[in-house]
Amino acid sequence: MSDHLLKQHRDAIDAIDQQILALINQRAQHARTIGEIKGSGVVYRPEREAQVLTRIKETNPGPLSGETCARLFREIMSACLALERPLTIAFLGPEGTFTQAAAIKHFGHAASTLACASIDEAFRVVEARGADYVVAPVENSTEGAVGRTLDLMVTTPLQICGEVVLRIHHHFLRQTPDMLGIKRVYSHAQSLAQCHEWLNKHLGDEVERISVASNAEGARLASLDPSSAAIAGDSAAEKFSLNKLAVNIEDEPNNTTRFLVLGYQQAARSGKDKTSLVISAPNRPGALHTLVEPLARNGVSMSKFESRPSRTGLWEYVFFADVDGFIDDVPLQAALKDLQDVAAFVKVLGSYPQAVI
Ligand SMILES: O=C(O)C(=O)C[C@]1(C(=O)O)C=C[C@@H](O)C=C1
Repeated sequence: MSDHLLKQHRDAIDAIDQQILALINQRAQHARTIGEIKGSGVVYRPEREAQVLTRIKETNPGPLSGETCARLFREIMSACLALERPLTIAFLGPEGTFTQAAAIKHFGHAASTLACASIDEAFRVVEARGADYVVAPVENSTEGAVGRTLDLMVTTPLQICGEVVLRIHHHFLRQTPDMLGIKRVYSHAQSLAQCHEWLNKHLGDEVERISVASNAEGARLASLDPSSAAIAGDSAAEKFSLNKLAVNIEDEPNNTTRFLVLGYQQAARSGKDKTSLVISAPNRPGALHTLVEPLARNGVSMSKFESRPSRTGLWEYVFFADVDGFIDDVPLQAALKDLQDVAAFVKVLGSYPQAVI
């Protein structure tokens, strides 16, 4: 390529960058003014963010993909929101967990993340207003529900105001760049389970599989000991400077985890919303049918139904349902009214925009 042609394109890029810079700052100025209008009210508006990202994806002319553009705008909005008021997001630590990656995917890099020792602790911090929102894993496509998050949602005063769906890629990590002399492999129990076929194929029986509190903790332990390895994701690999001896070792190629965002906030309608409920019925034959029937009769479609032993002892089981639509939709209101007549307990956990990116 001629130097002349290269320079022409670079000059064009320089000029465009200056325009982008000016426009981003104009946008930020509007966000700052919106922040002043909101005053001391909540600044984070999940429904508006979902609408912005959806519009970007739908109107993107390319050649960049819609997903890529949405991620760029995710960061622009994150920076604009931080001008209004910076947010703090509690998550199950330590640094480098998939939950932290989900928090950053949802709120962008301008939000601060606060590592907590347990999911309980992350909820508690937000309940006590020590952080603005909590991001907690709720289900994995391979391993199923995260029981602790479900249990906490029954009693928390927080509401679900968003969801994040994250593709989970596990890597086999080690201090040394080879597979020799491995005595143990550390990871979270769910990650060990999600990679068990790969582990069976590539490691002998003598290699101990040790479950620890998080993948990031496993990576930290492996970084301290040359005879250990870990299974964890990209951010933990980077944080603890480990070699990736094998990448994407999860047995299920579409391994995804869904996370919920909770805070003292009811999201407004975005146009593409979900509502989560927890319901319970007295323990008698046909009880389950009693709970599902009002939803079906009122034409409310359900995307998830999950049972969980009740921890209060009042009922045998509680059921978690995700349904399409926003809380004040007429069919959903009718279904809830009917449910209240037959269920022993109904709690609306929140209406929130469906994940966009
Ligand atoms: O529209 C708003 O309410 C804004 O504060 C602006 C903005 C944005 O940057 O577009 C920023 C933060 C909100 O969460 C939603 C959108």
